[in-house]
Amino acid sequence: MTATTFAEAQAWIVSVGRWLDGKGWAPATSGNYSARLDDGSFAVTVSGRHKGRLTPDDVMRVDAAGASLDGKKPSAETALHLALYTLFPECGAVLHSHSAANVGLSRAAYAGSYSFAGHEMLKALPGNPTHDASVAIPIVDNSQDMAVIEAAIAPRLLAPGAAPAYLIRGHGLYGWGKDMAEAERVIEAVEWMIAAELAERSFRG
Ligand SMILES: CSC[C@@H](O)[C@@H](O)C(=O)COP(=O)(O)O
Ligand SMILES: [Zn+2]
Repeated sequence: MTATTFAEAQAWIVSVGRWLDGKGWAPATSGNYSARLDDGSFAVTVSGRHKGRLTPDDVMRVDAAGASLDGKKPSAETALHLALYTLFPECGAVLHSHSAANVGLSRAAYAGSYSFAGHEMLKALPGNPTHDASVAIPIVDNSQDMAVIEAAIAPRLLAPGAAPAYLIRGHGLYGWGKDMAEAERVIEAVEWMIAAELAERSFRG
């Protein structure tokens, strides 16, 4: 875990929103981002803001139960972020992207997971030293009840060798890391492998 101050987290989150929006992975007001703070609370994006146009005021603090510490309204998906911090004490940052490609993959006819095999990009995932591997990203059904999503995904994330990412069907991708840089790398690597698999399918016809 890399603890951080609220001011540092505000700066990181504003910057990550611009980066993800620039990639086309945060359309409309989609996506949400968070970081674990050194006082045991969490920085998270305010609900409903355009993530490519965040200012530091659009990043707020919640306690470990998700209660607002500054009167602002936290992301509707705050509970999913907090579940990851609880499951993984070393987790320092969580990101959520809404790319067309990740939504398309999760809506296609894949069952409970999608496996990436043989990609050099697998080495961007923590603890993965080789392309010669197959990494399954779990897919869970969407719900407006975060407790339902959390209950479906938590046991799968605790499986040995599980990747620090999962897809919510028709919705988006969650990825996390020990700090914001690692979380960015996970999201970028998974989004890139989805795009590469799509490109491969179009070449093969
Ligand atoms: C049309 S925006 C998608 C939202 O419903 C949600 O999935 C999302 O990612 C952003 O919600 P937010 O409450 O701003 O964190
Ligand atoms: Zn979302």
